[in-house]
Amino acid sequence: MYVVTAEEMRKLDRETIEQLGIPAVALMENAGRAIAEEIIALCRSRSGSAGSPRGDAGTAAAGTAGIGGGAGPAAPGFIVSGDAALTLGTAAGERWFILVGKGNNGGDGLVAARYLREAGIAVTLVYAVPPESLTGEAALQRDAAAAMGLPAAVYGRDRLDFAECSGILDALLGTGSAGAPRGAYAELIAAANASGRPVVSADIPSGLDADTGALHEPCIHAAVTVCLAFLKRGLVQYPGAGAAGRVVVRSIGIPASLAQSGGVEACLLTPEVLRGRLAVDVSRSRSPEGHKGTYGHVLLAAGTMQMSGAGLLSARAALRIGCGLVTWALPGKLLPAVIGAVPELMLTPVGGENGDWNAATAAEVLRLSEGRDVMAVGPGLGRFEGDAAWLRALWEGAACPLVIDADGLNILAEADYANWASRSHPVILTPHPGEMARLAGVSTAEVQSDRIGLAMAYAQKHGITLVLKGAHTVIATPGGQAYVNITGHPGMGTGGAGDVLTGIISGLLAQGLDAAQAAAFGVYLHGLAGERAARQRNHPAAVLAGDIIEAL
Ligand SMILES: NC(=O)C1=CN([C@@H]2O[C@H](COP(=O)(O)OP(=O)(O)OC[C@H]3O[C@@H](n4cnc5c(N)ncnc54)[C@H](OP(=O)(O)O)[C@@H]3O)[C@@H](O)[C@H]2O)[C@@H](O)CC1
Ligand SMILES: Nc1ncnc2c1ncn2[C@@H]1O[C@H](COP(=O)(O)OP(=O)(O)O)[C@@H](O)[C@H]1O
Ligand SMILES: [K+]
Repeated sequence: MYVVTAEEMRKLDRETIEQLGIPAVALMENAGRAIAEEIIALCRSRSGSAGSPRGDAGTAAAGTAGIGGGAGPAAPGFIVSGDAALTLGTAAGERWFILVGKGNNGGDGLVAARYLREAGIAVTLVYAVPPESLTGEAALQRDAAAAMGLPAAVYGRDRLDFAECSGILDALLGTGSAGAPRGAYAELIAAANASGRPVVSADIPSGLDADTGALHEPCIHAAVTVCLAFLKRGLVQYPGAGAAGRVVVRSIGIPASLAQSGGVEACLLTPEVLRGRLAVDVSRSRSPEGHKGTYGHVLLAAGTMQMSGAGLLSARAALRIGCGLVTWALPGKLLPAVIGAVPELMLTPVGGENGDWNAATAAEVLRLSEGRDVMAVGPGLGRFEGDAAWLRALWEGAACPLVIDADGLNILAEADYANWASRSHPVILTPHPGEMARLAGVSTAEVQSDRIGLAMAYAQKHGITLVLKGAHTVIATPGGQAYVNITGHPGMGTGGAGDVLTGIISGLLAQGLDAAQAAAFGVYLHGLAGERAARQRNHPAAVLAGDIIEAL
């Protein structure tokens, strides 16, 4: 499922209209109709009317069966199907306010209003601006609605009482909006939010930045967002994802092949994307003849006395995800404390019997990495004298993929690593937003204000695969692709959960996945395991990092 910017969406609209010859008004008709269907489904679900309604067709079929009367299955008789999705099938007394903006988003709302009216829902159009100021397709829809006799009010001119409606369609501002909603738009948004009525947003909640997910003041808080054609970036990034409610993406006739050929590079990380675009064997099949050598060997450079658990968590996660062997290179003085903690793990002390991390241990780690399939650096590592030279030696010397996390990232953030020798094997960086801020030299708030944009730019600039962690983790590749993960939950914000992810990604790399595959599939599985662990523990808050490993 593609995730687009407003600019990309405009380009796809244009190409559909100009290259395929599909008129803009047809796209708007599809959009409005899709929105109406979702509102009707919402009305139906809250009125408790079961199943899909049967229009004339249902009556005809039932009637026929009744006439047959006798024993045995009734003859099919005369069957006609109706437009079930556009039929309310209940006399629920629904009355919806349709908030109409000046642009095409408003046009979508006007189309939806026609279909709602046909379904038996009372609608009142509420124009944010004088209807005369609408232009193009939106003006055409205004005239159609007027010709159908749909009641209309103009904000600021006519009396409006939101207590009189049972729901609100927000068709004020879409991908053409810029900055905070002004004037009547702002007042209508505030009134809709305060009404206590469910709000369905057309395309995006009005007041949301479609690209970044930032919420302007005010911004609609929707129960449902009917996103048109392709997911907008702002709907998958927080806080926008929180304001959008349930997001339904509806086709309006713009072919996905246009997005593919038109260079849309961001996707939601779904099983289909994993299997298709990323070509991951999600079944994780193993050869019947496989042995521990088949599934790769991870070398982990991690841990200090204070944070020995980080190394144990990463190592155990790598083993649990299915790699053949894990060797943990750890400070000599830590060895006695962790012997036996994970019996499946091989331990190799560096820096001498009572030693600690120092610049010279890089040579030992590099020797250990010979013949290994992956090197993972950073969990619980701490900082030490000469750590920049230490990491540089590993970066320049390790002849295998390199995963860098935690203090490894903090070392990198202070180093000028763009000047280090370029590597022939991939690098995966796994920062949380604070670490990302240090890497990029910006504030954490800036990182969070456009996670997809920043991750894509950073990964391309530095030629690395980036895993920007946190709610809806973003995986960005050096080639410019991005994947937004939606597995997981806030209960995974618990010490060590990131160390587990490092182990999972490293373990997948060891089994032969490439950097993008291992990063994306690893993040996806980590989230799924977190969800399973929450179910097993009966509450997300009860999940510990170790539970995520056990739920893999
Ligand atoms: N073929 C297509 O293109 C299709 C498009 N589709 C639909 O169109 C939507 C995009 O439509 P759009 O480009 O007309 O912009 P849209 O968001 O409706 O409004 C922009 C207007 O609002 C105003 N305005 C802007 N910012 C403002 C602010 N902060 N506060 C107050 N006012 C503000 C601004 O007016 P101005 O200030 O410039 O006078 C401008 O005129 C898209 O989301 C989807 O729903 C679908 O139907 C499928 C086919
Ligand atoms: N709200 C959330 N939704 C989904 N995943 C989350 C959420 N909060 C945290 N996580 C995940 O939990 C992990 C926490 O990692 P990190 O902050 O590095 O922890 P630590 O350093 O303690 O190991 C990351 O994979 C992150 O994406
Ligand atoms: K909207």
